[in-house]
Amino acid sequence: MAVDLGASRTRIHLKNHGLAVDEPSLAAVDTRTGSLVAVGSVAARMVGRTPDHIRVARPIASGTVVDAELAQSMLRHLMSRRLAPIWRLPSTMRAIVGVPHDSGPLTRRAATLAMQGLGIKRVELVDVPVAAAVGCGLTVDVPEAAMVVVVGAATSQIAVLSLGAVVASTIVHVGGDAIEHAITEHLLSRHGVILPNGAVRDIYLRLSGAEAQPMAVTGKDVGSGLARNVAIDAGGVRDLIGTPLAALIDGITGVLRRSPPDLVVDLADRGIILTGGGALIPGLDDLVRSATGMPVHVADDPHLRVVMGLAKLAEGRGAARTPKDPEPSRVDIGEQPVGEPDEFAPVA
Ligand SMILES: Nc1ncnc2c1ncn2[C@@H]1O[C@H](COP(=O)(O)OP(=O)(O)OP(=O)(O)O)[C@@H](O)[C@H]1O
Repeated sequence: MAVDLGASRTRIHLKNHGLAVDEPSLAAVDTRTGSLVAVGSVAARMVGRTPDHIRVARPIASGTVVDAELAQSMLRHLMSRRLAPIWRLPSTMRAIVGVPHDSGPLTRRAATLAMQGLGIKRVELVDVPVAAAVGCGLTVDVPEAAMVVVVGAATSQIAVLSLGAVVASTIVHVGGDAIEHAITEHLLSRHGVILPNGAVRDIYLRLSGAEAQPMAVTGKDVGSGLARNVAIDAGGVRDLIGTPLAALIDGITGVLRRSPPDLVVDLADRGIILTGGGALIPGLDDLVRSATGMPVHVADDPHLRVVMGLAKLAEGRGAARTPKDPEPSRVDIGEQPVGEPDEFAPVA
């Protein structure tokens, strides 16, 4: 089992089954009873539409499990919803989970415990940039540079790799969410309109092509409280996202500055790969190209590269080493007993 626990989405790939789960990392909880009401896409539809006693929470932030109990319940329900026929995991099931490159022992333990809660005995942790590079088909276990920028929802992980390990890296707290926030703020301050949840994603999807026409978006007028249309165009969106993306560009140039000259010369030829859902932010590849002067490639289906890389590693089709671990990064939970998954009530 390969698991990408993202702030925005949770993705699980099962050997012989393919991508089994690709759902928002959300759990709706009834605050009066503490019970889980919904998870994943069902919980996402509730955002902004809940009564006071229902809270939609994100148990994962910046690739880190921040609420282990809720994360376990969410994973259990996502798995049961999508995998009912094979839910009783074999006791030999192994999970390989992506964690941020700089993660400390608490983050690593939390990811491990979330898997243990599903009844999985053996959990291996792999740095997200390494998984992304493997998922992009890069040959990472050779003495040549590869550079990946994994643009997630809350964070972006930037790394130069060689010999299967991270040589220089950083994490910046800018991702797709910061871009959505910039657009939302602009529409509020300039046009006095509050957008409904999810509307920003539609805006940049529809404005991403070079030929994109201006579009009308519908939000709530803060003055009248009524629905109102405002027009927005691609040029306006590109101008708005320049500021939050500056931190990402600084992160990329900083990592290049700290990389050895031989690797930087390799990269001038091999280029930089953008992955993660945020790699699709309109104009991001051009910005990186002009800031670095290097070739920049956006991976195909960039949001899936990490989980697909983890899946390849799980099947032994890649190498994942960190400078700290001469062996592939691994946390083995050892001899703790593996129980059957708990029984649970179905959710919405
Ligand atoms: N077509 C698109 N255009 C622009 N941005 C997109 C597009 N599709 C997804 N995104 C952005 O990608 C982000 C989600 O990417 P991804 O699924 O890789 O994140 P994640 O792994 O859940 O997050 P994190 O790495 O921060 O834990 C969202 O913020 C979303 O706005």
